[in-house]
Amino acid sequence: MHLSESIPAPLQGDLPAVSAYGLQVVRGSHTVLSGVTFVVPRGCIVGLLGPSGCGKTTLLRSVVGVQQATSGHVQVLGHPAGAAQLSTRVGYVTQAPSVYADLTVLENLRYFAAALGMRGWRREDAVVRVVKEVDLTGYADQLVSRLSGGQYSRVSLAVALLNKPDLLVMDEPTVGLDPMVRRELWVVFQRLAEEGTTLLVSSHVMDEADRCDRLLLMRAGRLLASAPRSTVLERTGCTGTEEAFMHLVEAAEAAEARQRQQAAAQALLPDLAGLYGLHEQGGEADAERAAFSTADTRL
Ligand SMILES: Nc1ncnc2c1ncn2[C@@H]1O[C@H](COP(=O)(O)OP(=O)(O)OP(=O)(O)O)[C@@H](O)[C@H]1O
Repeated sequence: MHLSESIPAPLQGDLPAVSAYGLQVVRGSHTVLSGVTFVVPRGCIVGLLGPSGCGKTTLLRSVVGVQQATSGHVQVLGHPAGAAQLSTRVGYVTQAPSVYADLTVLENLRYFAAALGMRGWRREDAVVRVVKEVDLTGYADQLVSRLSGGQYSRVSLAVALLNKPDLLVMDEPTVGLDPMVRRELWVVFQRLAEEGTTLLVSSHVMDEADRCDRLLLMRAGRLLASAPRSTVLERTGCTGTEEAFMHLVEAAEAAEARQRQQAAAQALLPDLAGLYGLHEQGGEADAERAAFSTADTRL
């Protein structure tokens, strides 16, 4: 069972924030993503949820353009993922801390703003704006090493907001934070979405899905669902996202078991055909094999 809405043809001027088609990523000998297809409409919060190791980071890296796809493609705001035109339009908050603990909040922000090419009043305006956006005004002169986990996360978020990105991609931004702090961060995310930013947020905490407009539910490198949260609940007949996820996992496992059984049954046919000397190539042999198979079933 896979819940996926039909992908609408993008209207002129109404391009989705992200559209991925048939994305496959192989790292080493491991197929990390397979057949991943989805659309993220503009201005919504999309939760990418799934267990640890299912491929969330790899998917986000593909959207940001730092992970090369083996096949398929990802378009972001109308451009191929990673295109130069997107460098100021996509913000990425990685899982690993990306700010300097021995600098203050303001020093960090000024440093990253300068690295983005901002100078003078433009840089100061951006720094003041993002400090307000992440509710860190009272902590601007604090060393980052003295901040709490939630405040630390907000500094990383503030860096990603310096360019006023249209799309903000966040990799487990609330991991390791207590429920109260997580709730406060989600207030910031919701405010950003209300102001028009599209948010793609990964998490393995299912209750965070309740705060998202749309869900990408992932398991073992494949999407189980790509739809509005309400549709996921409605189509699975579940009342909560965790229950819906489990329902989809069970349906996927049942489908895989059926496929394995069919494949095992198919694999038997050539052996039986060999046994009866029915290995000739071509339509006649195939027809005979089919007849044999039918006869065998009747027995
Ligand atoms: N460089 C690599 N070479 C081979 N396999 C890799 C590489 N990097 C990651 N993987 C594998 O790809 C799979 C998906 O990793 P990924 O980090 O995308 O998962 P995740 O869902 O983000 O996990 P987590 O929630 O723990 O961060 C994992 O099984 C991981 O071991």
